[in-house]
Amino acid sequence: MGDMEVTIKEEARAEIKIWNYVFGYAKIAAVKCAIELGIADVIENYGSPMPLSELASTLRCEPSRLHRIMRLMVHDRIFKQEPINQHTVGFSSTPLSRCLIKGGEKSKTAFILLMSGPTCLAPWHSLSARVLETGNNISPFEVANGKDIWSYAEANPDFSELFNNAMGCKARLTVQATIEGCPEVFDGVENLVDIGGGNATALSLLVKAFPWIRGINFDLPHVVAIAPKSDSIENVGGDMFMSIPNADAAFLMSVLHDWDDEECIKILKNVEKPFQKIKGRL
Ligand SMILES: C[S@@+](CC[C@H](N)C(=O)[O-])C[C@H]1O[C@@H](n2cnc3c(N)ncnc32)[C@H](O)[C@@H]1O
Repeated sequence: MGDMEVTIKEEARAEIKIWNYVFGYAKIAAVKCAIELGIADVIENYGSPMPLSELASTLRCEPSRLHRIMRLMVHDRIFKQEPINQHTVGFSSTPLSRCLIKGGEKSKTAFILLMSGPTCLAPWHSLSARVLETGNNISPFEVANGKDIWSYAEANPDFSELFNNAMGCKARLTVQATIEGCPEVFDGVENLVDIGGGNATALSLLVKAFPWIRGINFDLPHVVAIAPKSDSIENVGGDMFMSIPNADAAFLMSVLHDWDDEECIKILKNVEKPFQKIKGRL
């Protein structure tokens, strides 16, 4: 291939890519719309390819508008289009659309709604200002929303619930992999504290897989106040920078990345304190 041909191909690729940037938000907007309308739930429950007319009447949507959204999602392989008869096609589920079913095993709806909602999107709008700034350590979230994320969650219960559910989506995936990949780390552990355990999704899976464990779900008071209650898990509210409940082992998932090095050292020293007495495992 000559230099000229390479340049033409690169320019064509650049042209395609730039339009993806221009309209990149449309895909996430369609997915958000699908979650809010419950499109994946309705199609999954229908059990066979669902015609547009039925989908529109079940969702009480204007069919031509719904059709435009569905076309985008079929193009993105979120839903499949399959023949029902010679004249009609219908929409079917895929593994991807099952991630958009509310409350499903593989559901990622809470995470998508969290990240595509105005509170989490706002900081991204001032990314360039953040890059230009020097000497200001206030997080972009706080600049955009007026409070750090944990205080914001405390003051906004709906955001807090969505955040905890979003973390649950991720925890279901990663904790299952931990249970399957390294069950031996839980041998002999009678009580386990999950530091920053949110709504206790991780602990619920762990105590189910290793029923000899008693769990302590430790998080900020407003978080544990609404965490589900269970016989094998105690919810304890507190501040990990002050002290952490005693246990033979501590579980810390997706927590340290939120803090700078000095703060992480403080948390880990607080984890270490009760362990010095009982030779624990982190
Ligand atoms: C990113 S989430 C991770 C949740 C959970 N570990 C998971 O991976 O799904 C961080 C958690 O740390 C909690 N957290 C923040 N500051 C805390 C503090 N000072 N003491 C205890 N928990 C705190 C938050 O409320 C939140 O539930």
